[in-house]
Amino acid sequence: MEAVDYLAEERRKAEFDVEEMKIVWAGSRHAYEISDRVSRLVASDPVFRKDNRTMLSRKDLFKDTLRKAAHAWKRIIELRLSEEEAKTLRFYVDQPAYTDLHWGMFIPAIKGQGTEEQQQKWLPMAYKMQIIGCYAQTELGHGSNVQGLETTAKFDPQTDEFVIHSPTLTSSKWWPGGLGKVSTHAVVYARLIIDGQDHGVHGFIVQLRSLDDHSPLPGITVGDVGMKFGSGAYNSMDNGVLRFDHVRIPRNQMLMRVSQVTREGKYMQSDVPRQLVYGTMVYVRQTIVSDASRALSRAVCIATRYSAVRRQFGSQNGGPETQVINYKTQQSRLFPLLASAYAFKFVGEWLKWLYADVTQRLEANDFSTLPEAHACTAGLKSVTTSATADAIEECRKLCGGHGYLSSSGLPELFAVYIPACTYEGDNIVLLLQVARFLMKTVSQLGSGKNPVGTTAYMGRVEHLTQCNCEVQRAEDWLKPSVILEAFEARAARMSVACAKSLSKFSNPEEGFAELSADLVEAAVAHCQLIIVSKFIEKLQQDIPGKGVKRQLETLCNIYALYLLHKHLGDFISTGSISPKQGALANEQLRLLYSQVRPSVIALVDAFNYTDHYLGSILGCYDGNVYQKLYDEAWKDPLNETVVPDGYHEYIRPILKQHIRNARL
Ligand SMILES: CCCCCCCCCC/C=C\CCCCC/C=C/C(=O)SCCNC(=O)CCNC(=O)[C@H](O)C(C)(C)COP(=O)(O)OP(=O)(O)OC[C@H]1O[C@@H](n2cnc3c(N)ncnc32)[C@H](O)[C@@H]1OP(=O)(O)O
Ligand SMILES: Cc1cc2nc3c(=O)[nH]c(=O)nc-3n(C[C@H](O)[C@H](O)[C@H](O)COP(=O)(O)OP(=O)(O)OC[C@H]3O[C@@H](n4cnc5c(N)ncnc54)[C@H](O)[C@@H]3O)c2cc1C
Repeated sequence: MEAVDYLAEERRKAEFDVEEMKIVWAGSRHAYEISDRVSRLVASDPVFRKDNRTMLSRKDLFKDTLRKAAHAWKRIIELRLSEEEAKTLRFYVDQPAYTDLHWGMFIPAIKGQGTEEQQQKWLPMAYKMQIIGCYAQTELGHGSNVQGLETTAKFDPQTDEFVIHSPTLTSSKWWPGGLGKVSTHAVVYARLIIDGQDHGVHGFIVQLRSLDDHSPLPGITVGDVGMKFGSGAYNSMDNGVLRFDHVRIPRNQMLMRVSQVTREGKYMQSDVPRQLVYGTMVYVRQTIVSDASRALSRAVCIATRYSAVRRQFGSQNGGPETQVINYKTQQSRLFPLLASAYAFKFVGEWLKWLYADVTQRLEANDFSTLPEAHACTAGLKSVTTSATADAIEECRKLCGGHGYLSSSGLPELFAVYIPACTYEGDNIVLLLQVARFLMKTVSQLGSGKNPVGTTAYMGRVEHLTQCNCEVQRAEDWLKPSVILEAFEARAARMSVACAKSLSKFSNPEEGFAELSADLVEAAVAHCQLIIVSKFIEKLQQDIPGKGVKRQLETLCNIYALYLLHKHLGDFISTGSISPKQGALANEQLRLLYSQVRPSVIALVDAFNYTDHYLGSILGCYDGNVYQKLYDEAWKDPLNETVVPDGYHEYIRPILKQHIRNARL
């Protein structure tokens, strides 16, 4: 059999309706149709070509990005694309650009923190891209500690203006995407100072560049922070540095939904909690969870297809060697990642719902669910991005040597993805926020206030800290109620143990710092419980299509039992399960790998990714890996000449010297 036939053969083995699974993956038939149409549109447009991206110099890459962003905008207008279609187009163009920050943070910041009047003034210009904005919060000296930002906005009652200033080197804005070379405006986070009194960090709309010739306005120093990790990758983005030298803006450019400054210089706070100043981050963290499932599914698609094509060892009587996907070690590394991609997809859908719900409530001045929305977005952003970053690297290793080639698509995907563990909040810092939320929840148990939402299980803490797992045989691990209870017991016991240890400290903040590593583990356990429970909830829905639900059940079980196996120490040390039950879970996991094996190629086909989007020879749909690798090698600039440039200067003299020495 030729390499090109391997995937066709695999596709014949699928035990479910792939077309129906595509709809489940996309979220709805409507979303599927948009995704399918827009992905083809992008793939067939030569401007969106990206196969040469890692070879470009920084300047050329940046210009290519500007060209793509302008072309995308032109197509959005010409084709009158809806917001959903435009976002899908951005996704398939697959090149980080200033537009991400304009649409993804600048506009949401004005929508979330601006008054009606401010929204009416700024949003129409932003929607038409007559102004381009970024989100300038982080500084050279402070990122995680937002309250530690140093940029100042002093109110000048004489002129009814704020004076924006960078008082120190460390107060220079540093990192904002789109700032370096493109943005005309920014939402700048600065300390509000009125009459010498510091009112903390607030957002201000500041114009940075002239709308006529793009030069920086007086008092503004702005540029790019320089090359980042990897070739291609996030270097298409102009992450910037910015300093202010007493730049004046009108008073009405402070975002005033949360608090206001009057003409007389009086500081007033609305009823809305001050944490709404952080609202844009909550919004973006929510989108990052869905992005994790996309990046992960892309890496998994590449590694799965290649693992079915690649053969090593095991030839019998001159027959074909074994497909590496049939090695149990390959399966135990790859299939949990496939299951994780589906798990993150469904928890991302749920988080989107949660975010829509909290937004609606905020509009009606109901702030009760904000702490949970913050904890869920922070925790799930952290857990899914860390897992995805690790998984992309694992997929590279699963592809052996060829995974290290740029043309596998995996090195660039890794390089572009890993900052997600840092931006929008360092993952550890965010998990500590979840831990604070959990400790608060535990401390309120028994006060008559029943925990709700994702912490509702804590309401059964007495049962969960005492219950015994009922598993006696491997197949008992297939019961959703058994899985859920084990995850709930682990999470509840870890949180309660932390709370007990904390209570021994006279100074709670000192205790929190001392126990922070354990607290992070408790937060991870809680977040993993959310992901598992949302997968199980998804399976309670009516899911049409032959065999579709069954495959998803298998994937859900794989995901849960893989986590259980990986964190066996937690489950056993908390007494949530016994060592014997841990061994039975592993036995069941092996059976599940065999069960899902015939369908794995179809399960990655269900992502419906074009070859253009995948950008990987190893992951191409037809599986013609070897021919394409061979052809691609000859396209490398080094192969433009047979004898390399530099031969006469640097190789020949050494060879000659060697010959001379040999003669001596
Ligand atoms: C052309 C076609 C169209 C194209 C369309 C394109 C669309 C593309 C879409 C793409 C979208 C985005 C692209 C992503 C690119 C990423 C770019 C990256 C951007 C950034 O990184 S921006 C900077 C992000 N920075 C951070 O995340 C900083 C992290 N730090 C913090 O968030 C906080 O400082 C903190 C939470 C760590 C601590 O804050 P602090 O004030 O000290 O608070 P505490 O004292 O700990 O807590 C006080 C109480 O407040 C609660 N809290 C904290 N944060 C929040 C929050 N966000 N919401 C609600 N509540 C919050 C906290 O829990 C405490 O509560 P308590 O008092 O205990 O009850
Ligand atoms: C590619 C990229 C794009 C970005 N885009 C933007 C943007 O558009 N706009 C913007 O404003 N910012 C942006 N940022 C900045 C980003 O949000 C910050 O880098 C991020 O929030 C982390 O903050 P930091 O750099 O201060 O890390 P630090 O907080 O300095 O982290 C360093 C280390 O200290 C640890 N640490 C810090 N605090 C604690 C603590 N309390 N307890 C335990 N450990 C701790 C962290 O875990 C980490 O290991 C971007 C960053 C990157 C990399």
